[in-house]
Amino acid sequence: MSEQIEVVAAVIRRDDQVLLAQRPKGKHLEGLWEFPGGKVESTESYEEALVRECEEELDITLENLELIHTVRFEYPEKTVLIRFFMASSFKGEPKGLEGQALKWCSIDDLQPDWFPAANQEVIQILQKEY
Ligand SMILES: Nc1nc2c([nH]c(=O)n2[C@H]2C[C@H](O)[C@@H](COP(=O)(O)OP(=O)(O)OP(=O)(O)O)O2)c(=O)[nH]1
Ligand SMILES: [Mg+2]
Repeated sequence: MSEQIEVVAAVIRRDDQVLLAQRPKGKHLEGLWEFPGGKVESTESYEEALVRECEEELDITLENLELIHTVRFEYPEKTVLIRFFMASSFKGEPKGLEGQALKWCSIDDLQPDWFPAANQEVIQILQKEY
């Protein structure tokens, strides 16, 4: 069995839109759109990891994090355990600091096939409940 990686991802909200980032070339799941985030380091809480990742990747500081969904998914390459948090406010203006494309999209317009397989449940939850 492959190792399980702990991941945190942020559904960053501004009015009725959420922020998506495109996974860079050469990375796992390249070209697909994701909720920004990354791997949790052993010394930090989930919230701390997510704030750090969004400072590193987007140059913003998240506020008001609320856990909305957890999923475990086995990709052929690796197994991920992803915790998705709703971030209902943030400081700063998002920039793709790692060269990744960004886009704002309303929740109703999110297309499931833009996202990795592990994101399918959270997309459904967002479209039903938010
Ligand atoms: N951030 C994020 N990762 C996701 C989502 N859906 C999904 O399957 N993943 C997977 C892709 C990766 O295998 C893993 C997250 O790792 P990552 O590549 O973002 O990690 P990281 O930012 O720490 O980057 P690195 O150190 O590997 O360069 O979770 C999602 O919505 N957001
Ligand atoms: Mg990342």
